[in-house]
Amino acid sequence: MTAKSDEFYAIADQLIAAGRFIDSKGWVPATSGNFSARLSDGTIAITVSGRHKGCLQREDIMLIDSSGQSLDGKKPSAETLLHTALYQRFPDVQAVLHPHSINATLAARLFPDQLVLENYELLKALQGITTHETRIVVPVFANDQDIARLSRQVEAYLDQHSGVYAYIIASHGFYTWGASVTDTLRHLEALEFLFDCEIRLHGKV
Ligand SMILES: CSC[C@@H](O)[C@@H](O)C(=O)COP(=O)(O)O
Ligand SMILES: [Zn+2]
Repeated sequence: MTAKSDEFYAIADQLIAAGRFIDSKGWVPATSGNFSARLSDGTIAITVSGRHKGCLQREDIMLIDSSGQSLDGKKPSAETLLHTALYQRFPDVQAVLHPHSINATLAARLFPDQLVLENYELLKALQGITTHETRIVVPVFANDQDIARLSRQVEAYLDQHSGVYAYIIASHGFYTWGASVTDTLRHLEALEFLFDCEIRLHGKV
């Protein structure tokens, strides 16, 4: 067992607040979604599996090592591997958020391979983007209950592409990441808005 540090509780409180906000938007219904943040020693604070992400308490945030093994006896998110893969790949990534919003869930019905976002002012909410005259691609992967296999697909894509801020899992949700919980929450909110724009533009709603 690893004792929880002040840093752990500070990060846990950020994830709890993020969950309250994300749930207020209806983006994590019925215990869906998972959140994590990396601590300075390389361990990761992550949501315990099966908890409602809108009413998280400190005991609903647990500690894992960089490979996803529980350090406190609790059961981490069923999708832990998708988080640890991002931390292993990107040294600057400090937080990963996964909502199940309606727009992300439906997006792949309209855009089965990828969603292209360009010429939107709100793209500037994404780290490093300074003009609306930008084009980013959000890849779409088929949903899969085998998270290791899904993670390998994501890995193969990220091996070949840079400037990726998020990916969608068809009929499931999306993953986004960033340099802090605050940055990642900004990415999440901006992407959700942009998915909504694209669905309204190209869909029948
Ligand atoms: C309640 S269905 C959603 C789950 O299957 C899963 O996709 C999810 O996002 C939450 O799983 P969890 O194990 O709580 O992190
Ligand atoms: Zn999920």
